[in-house]
Amino acid sequence: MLQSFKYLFSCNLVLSRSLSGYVSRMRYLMRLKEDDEACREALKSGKVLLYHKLSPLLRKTSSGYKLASLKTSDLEQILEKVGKDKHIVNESFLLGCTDKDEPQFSLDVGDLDRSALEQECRGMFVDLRKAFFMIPGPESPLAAKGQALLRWHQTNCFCSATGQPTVRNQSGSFRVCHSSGITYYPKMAPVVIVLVSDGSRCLLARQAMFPPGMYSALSGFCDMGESVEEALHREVAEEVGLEVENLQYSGSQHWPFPQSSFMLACHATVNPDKTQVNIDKAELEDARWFTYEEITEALQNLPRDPRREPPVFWVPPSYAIANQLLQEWANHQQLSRKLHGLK
Ligand SMILES: NC(=O)c1ccc[n+]([C@@H]2O[C@H](COP(=O)([O-])OP(=O)(O)OC[C@H]3O[C@@H](n4cnc5c(N)ncnc54)[C@H](O)[C@@H]3O)[C@@H](O)[C@H]2O)c1
Ligand SMILES: [Mg+2]
Repeated sequence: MLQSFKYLFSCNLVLSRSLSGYVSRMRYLMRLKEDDEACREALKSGKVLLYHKLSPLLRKTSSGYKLASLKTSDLEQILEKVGKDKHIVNESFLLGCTDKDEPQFSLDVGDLDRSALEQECRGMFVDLRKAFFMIPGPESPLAAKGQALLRWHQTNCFCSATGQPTVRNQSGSFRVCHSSGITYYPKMAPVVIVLVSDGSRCLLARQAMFPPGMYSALSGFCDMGESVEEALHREVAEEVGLEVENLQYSGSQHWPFPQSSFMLACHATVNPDKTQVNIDKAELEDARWFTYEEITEALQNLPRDPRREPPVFWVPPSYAIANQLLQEWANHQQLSRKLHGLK
């Protein structure tokens, strides 16, 4: 009894310590967003993710590629070496804070010579879609956020009401037009994504613009005034001519493409007697039902090296929520196969 009480007590201590660490980090970030001076000060001791025309800088390590995170002081030296004023570091945007309380920022240096920078930084700038297949999963949301924030600032330099320049705050959490008084905050467009199953197979589709062989779950932007459920029913009807039922929420994620989407992911089923797809060829190049075996193989054979030929059929990387939907579906299939005595 005493033993279990001691165990519970120590668990609670660990929990309260980690909770208070999280809370103080969030409060610190909140202050940096609002207080320009504090944010400038934090940048001095922070880390910066560098982008070149929105491609993040990666470094090769003994365990594979990683997102490069440069100390502000090191970055200032690198900038001087490539002939740029070190003060452009102050144009960085606040991204977050590591669990060691180091503030993190992003900066795009697309106007500087790419190969000179790569040499000085001992890394390479990689297209973000490719980087998602190369960097460790936990680094992907940060790489995505860094790019999304940079892109939003690059495309929101003018007020849509007055045409006058907008001015950022130090952290980059908003831009303001001093002429109209309008404050602009970074935006995401809501998108539904759904993995449709007929009980034993799941439906994946590809757009002509996807890389060859890649298939993903059905997705689409929400229309103004629509609920998630309405958008989901409409998108599946429009794209493949099917009516879905049994919607089950799976999760959400920020997706940096094309201009920051907020992905809301669900599972859904169709009547196994009504699986004939009728593809909207304006939207999709192909849509097909895939078996459990095809999906598990694709999940195990994700392309890792962009220079290598991808498999004939492959699915989005582990960071993409489409991948999460496929993993969940495969796990569910595996369980029901076990229950039915199948392999
Ligand atoms: N993270 C993931 O796992 C994952 C998987 C699939 C798709 N996605 C993302 O979902 C997004 C939407 O999917 P989709 O292409 O099938 O959408 P979609 O089926 O709605 O078709 C795209 C078209 O919708 C129109 N549109 C309407 N509102 C728009 C808006 N706010 N921004 C841009 N276009 C808009 C445009 O004409 C565009 O060509 C894509 O950008 C894609 O990157 C993410
Ligand atoms: Mg679509």
